[in-house]
Amino acid sequence: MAGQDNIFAAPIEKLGDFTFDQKVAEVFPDMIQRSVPGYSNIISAIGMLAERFAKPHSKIYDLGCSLGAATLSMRRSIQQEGCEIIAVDNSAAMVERCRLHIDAYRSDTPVQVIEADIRNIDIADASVVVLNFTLQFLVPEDRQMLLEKIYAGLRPGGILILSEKYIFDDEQAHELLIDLHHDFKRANGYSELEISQKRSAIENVMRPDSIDTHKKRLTEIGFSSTEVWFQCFNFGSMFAIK
Ligand SMILES: Nc1ncnc2c1ncn2[C@@H]1O[C@H](C[S@+](CC[C@H]([NH3+])C(=O)[O-])CC(=O)[O-])[C@@H](O)[C@H]1O
Ligand SMILES: O=C(O)C(=O)Cc1ccccc1
Repeated sequence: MAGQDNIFAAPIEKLGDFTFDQKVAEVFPDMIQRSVPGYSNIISAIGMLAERFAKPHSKIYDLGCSLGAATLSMRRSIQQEGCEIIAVDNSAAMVERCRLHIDAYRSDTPVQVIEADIRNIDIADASVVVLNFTLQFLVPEDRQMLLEKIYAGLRPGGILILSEKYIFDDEQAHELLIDLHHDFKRANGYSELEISQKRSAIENVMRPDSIDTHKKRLTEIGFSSTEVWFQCFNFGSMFAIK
């Protein structure tokens, strides 16, 4: 059963790097909902965008799918026939639970859940690609290459949906948006200790870019229309159309 996230509630003596292990997978819906401002809105809007952009007999990719929230939202919304959703995550615990979530509902759109590193999979004939809070976990050097592979695998007119935590060049703005995010977490029941231990645990594994860095990289790769369609504090989502 999915539970409440209290992973960082007690003091942890040797705080290691954050990983997507079984303990995290078990509480993930609660953790992401209470930690990422706008998460549910983004999940719904991914469904709306997929409904518009999914083309008949094309592939739809959900990269870093965790428990498949974006996949389920897209599968519910897609009207086109012959689409296939390919959901990929390299955490065995996430993939195992993702398959249970997907199998709990039936639909005409098939879903393949693959346990793999998104840097090693083929992407081809795609009309929609989703990176919902995943790119930020790749080492910065690998981000460009993954986005190039996505661009090459998209059909013309296809869409990439890229949600991320952001950093901001203006120091005052940056600090304020981080503080507001911490207020959001406090309002959702996280203690100061939970907030600070989680912050230390993700410090080395999650290195956000600025909105400007994202836009420049996407434009340089060749995407034509790149825009932020949602932002709440230091979290947001962009689309990039080929
Ligand atoms: N190289 C990689 N290859 C495959 N998977 C990876 C890799 N690196 C990280 N992951 C996976 O990316 C996911 C990131 S969570 C995505 C939420 C989801 N999209 C959602 O819409 O609920 C975001 C967060 O927790 O902030 C985890 O499941 C990792 O195992
Ligand atoms: O919790 C945080 O502070 C975050 O930045 C978001 C997050 C959510 C889930 C896993 C890792 C990071």
